[in-house]
Amino acid sequence: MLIPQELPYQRVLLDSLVVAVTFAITSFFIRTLRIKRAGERLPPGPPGHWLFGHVLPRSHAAYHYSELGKSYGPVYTLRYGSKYVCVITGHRAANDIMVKQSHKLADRPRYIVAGEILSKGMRILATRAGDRLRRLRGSLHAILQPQASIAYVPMQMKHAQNYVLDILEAPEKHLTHAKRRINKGTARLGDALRPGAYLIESYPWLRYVPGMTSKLEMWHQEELNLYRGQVEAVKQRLAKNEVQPCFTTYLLEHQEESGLSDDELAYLAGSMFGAGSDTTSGVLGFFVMAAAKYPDTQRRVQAQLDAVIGQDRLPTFTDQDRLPEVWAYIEELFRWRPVAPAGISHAATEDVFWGDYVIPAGTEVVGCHWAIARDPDVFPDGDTFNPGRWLDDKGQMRTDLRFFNWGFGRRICPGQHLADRSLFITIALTLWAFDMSEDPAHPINTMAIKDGGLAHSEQFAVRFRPRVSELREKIASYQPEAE
Ligand code: HEM
Repeated sequence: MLIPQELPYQRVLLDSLVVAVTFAITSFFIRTLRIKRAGERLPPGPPGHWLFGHVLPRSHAAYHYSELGKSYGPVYTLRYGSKYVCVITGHRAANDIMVKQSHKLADRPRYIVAGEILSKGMRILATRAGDRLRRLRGSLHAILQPQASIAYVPMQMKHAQNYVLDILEAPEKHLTHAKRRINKGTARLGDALRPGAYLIESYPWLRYVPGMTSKLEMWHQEELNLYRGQVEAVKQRLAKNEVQPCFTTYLLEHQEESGLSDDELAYLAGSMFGAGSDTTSGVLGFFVMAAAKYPDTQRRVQAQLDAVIGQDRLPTFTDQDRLPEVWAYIEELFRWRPVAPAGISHAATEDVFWGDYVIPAGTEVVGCHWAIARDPDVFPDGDTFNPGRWLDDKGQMRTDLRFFNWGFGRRICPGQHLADRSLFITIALTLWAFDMSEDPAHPINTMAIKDGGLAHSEQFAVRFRPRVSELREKIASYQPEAE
């Protein structure tokens, strides 16, 4: 009988090394080939490094995407490591791809940082298409659909009144008044959602390197504790009958039928604050900026407010159909300074076709709002704030013009009705209450926009002059009622 000779230790080591190197070289070539082949059918983009692809812009990705659109057309492709990202900068292309083929683009890309580590899969914005997304969106729909939004009328009116009163008290803090609270989590999330923001997204094995994700894990725990604490506080007040109906009370009362776990519910309720407040407060900052910088546009809305409402009573939600100038102002704010300038990525679940090109299933696709809002074929003179572009010759809102402020298809913003109403009442009331003007000693730089997933202006000075007699008394004494 033959007894196998025991291999010397060095031999085993050498053989293992050869196997490992061969494996690494083969996977490297297969990967490079795969990257190359997938890229062949995609719309072309700027040249990048043969292995690492493109470099993430240091700041303001939206401007960078827009500039590239001028050279590479309305749809082009970037690559971060082995991940392709198709960027849409043209209005028509956005409609052809994101709207007409939206059923193929309901997914989000795999977000290792934003989705798996920071949110443990519970944040709706980063949730992949599937059952959990259906449950989360279903719960939100019940609370945020247009009919349900009416329940928030008294609260929204009260907030709008407080905004005006706060400005009367401390006009220099107008940006702070618009912000109900600062959400660290939203800023971290916005950062992590940028294509190519974290190396882990392109090289997932990096997450297993010790210490690589410890800060991210800590951020998640911090956020989860905050959200759990908020739900606990609502539960306690609910038990004592001390709480008004809100998102959280609805979710708690319907938890069994929605099938949400305690932490999913806490995340859904908690992240709604960020989704809602950080977005609308950004718009209000740009609203004040536009009003001061473009006084003629301000006067035009005020003329309609005076004609429809006069100065003896406050504008309310019941006036909304008679104030198209206010709606046009809001629509132009969305276009002029989009809330999510670089857009939020979707992922293709099937091949998407655009002209002779194919965007293969699995590719990340992002509509850059900043660029689409400046497509000269649809929005000529796009850098100018001009609400009149949204009105027809009868002064009514045009039905043939559209901007994709709320995003696209099956991932469209579920909070749009609530946000629209909040902005309507706050903007109508503020334009009714004040003349806003630029301080010649401190000119406003309209391009002073903070870098981040959601647009916010840098600090700027504005003069507020009450245009209604006894403004404080009128605002403070009004008692909002449900519609
Ligand atoms: C001016 C205000 C707002 C703007 C401009 C805005 C815009 C957006 C955009 C562009 C998206 C991404 C859509 C896409 O992927 O195509 C989005 C998603 C979302 N928004 Fe808003 N939003 C606003 C306010 C709100 C409010 C008030 C809420 C809730 C209270 C909300 C909740 C959400 C949620 C949950 C998502 C994720 C949807 C999903 O991934 O399926 N948003 N929003």
